[in-house]
Amino acid sequence: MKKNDPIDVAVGILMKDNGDILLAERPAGKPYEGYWEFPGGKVEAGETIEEALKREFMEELGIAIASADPWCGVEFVYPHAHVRLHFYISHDWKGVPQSREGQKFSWQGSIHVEPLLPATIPLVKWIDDIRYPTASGLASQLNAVISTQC
Ligand SMILES: Nc1nc2c([nH]c(=O)n2[C@@H]2O[C@H](COP(=O)(O)OP(=O)(O)OP(=O)(O)O)[C@@H](O)[C@H]2O)c(=O)[nH]1
Repeated sequence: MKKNDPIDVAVGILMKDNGDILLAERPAGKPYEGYWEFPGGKVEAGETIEEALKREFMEELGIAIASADPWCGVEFVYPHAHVRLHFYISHDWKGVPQSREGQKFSWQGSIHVEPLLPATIPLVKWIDDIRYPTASGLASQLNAVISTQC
């Protein structure tokens, strides 16, 4: 892999029947510590994105994802990394989130945690269009998002 190649990241949005979704605060020691994100992590060599998603949820939260559907892809360049985020939505998992890395979690209807990771901000608006279809419609995207696919 070349230095500036994007890093693939598997990201999961757990959605309850009432529409609440799970966010996590990035733990101390990671870039953007204290920012809120959807749980997930980097895809390792030889793994599919879905395998990475399941591994990260088990490692970080003790959650077993039974099934998840691919949703949006977002590519974003941070000072520390060029990432390609693969967002999945899951309605089907086992377990209750445990803080295995000292991180905080929050189930949210309307999102009241902040700050959010910059690349994740537009996703919150897009997921509201799914959760609350009468809400404000498709949101504008950040200029810094260089490509998206939903
Ligand atoms: N999990 C997650 N990562 C995100 C989101 N949005 C976003 O920009 N990212 C970026 O994706 C990358 C994920 O890397 P990470 O460091 O959390 O992954 P990891 O758990 O494998 O970390 P590790 O290298 O310490 O094992 C970070 O650069 C992070 O800034 C999001 O909503 N969820």
